[in-house]
Amino acid sequence: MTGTPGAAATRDSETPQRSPPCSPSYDLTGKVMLLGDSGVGKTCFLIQFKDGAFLSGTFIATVGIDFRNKVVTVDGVRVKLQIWDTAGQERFRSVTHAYYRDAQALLLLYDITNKSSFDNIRAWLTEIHEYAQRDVVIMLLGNKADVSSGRVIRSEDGETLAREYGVPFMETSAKTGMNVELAFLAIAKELKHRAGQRADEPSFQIRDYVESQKKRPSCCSFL
Ligand SMILES: Nc1nc2c(ncn2[C@@H]2O[C@H](COP(=O)(O)OP(=O)(O)OP(=O)(O)O)[C@@H](O)[C@H]2O)c(=O)[nH]1
Repeated sequence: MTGTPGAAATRDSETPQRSPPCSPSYDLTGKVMLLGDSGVGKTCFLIQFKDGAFLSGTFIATVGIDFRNKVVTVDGVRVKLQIWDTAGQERFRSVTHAYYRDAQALLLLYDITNKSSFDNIRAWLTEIHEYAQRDVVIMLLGNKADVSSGRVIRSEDGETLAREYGVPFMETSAKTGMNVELAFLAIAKELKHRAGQRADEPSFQIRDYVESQKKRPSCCSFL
């Protein structure tokens, strides 16, 4: 984490060259938050990314907020992502609002089998605009895309909403891992780009990148 509220992702360029034992094993850091209604799969999404595992069984709602770190390498740059898993329940909202301000990226999840979690995305975006930095990176994710029967939100509906707000979109599955790593890699690439782009590098457009890389559910992206 950058540690400075409101700061952009930072490159650790100040680290003295002559103290290798203390040099960090990453080049820049960024704070990412997982947001969305309770039960959409935020904790499972984080665990799938961090450990490559899926927690099935009894649903235990997150209380308050928790975080995990993971370093990913994009284009030879090591990006330490500090990922904050927030509680989706309404009663924890005032706690999580306090963490929005120094986040560089927000992954906003809904559950493709739960209409109200999709309908609430607009309210989440209103909160984000109220509490987060103006240039925060936002990505909309329709989770549980592995579920073939019980889908109530079409992929096209997610795409339309994302287009309206000008944010990248993909469907994901914390269960199978579909597009989980891609979501974080796209964020890491964007943060790397913002931290300092070399003059010889082509500009990076996160929406184009996501569109070119994302996998679609192997079965039914229809109702
Ligand atoms: N089929 C399927 N089930 C999932 C997926 N992701 C999460 N689940 C299930 O959905 C339930 C809720 O998952 P959580 O990750 O705890 O949800 P959450 O968004 O963290 O919930 P809060 O902590 O209350 O905000 C659990 O029973 C999970 O096993 C997924 O991609 N596919």
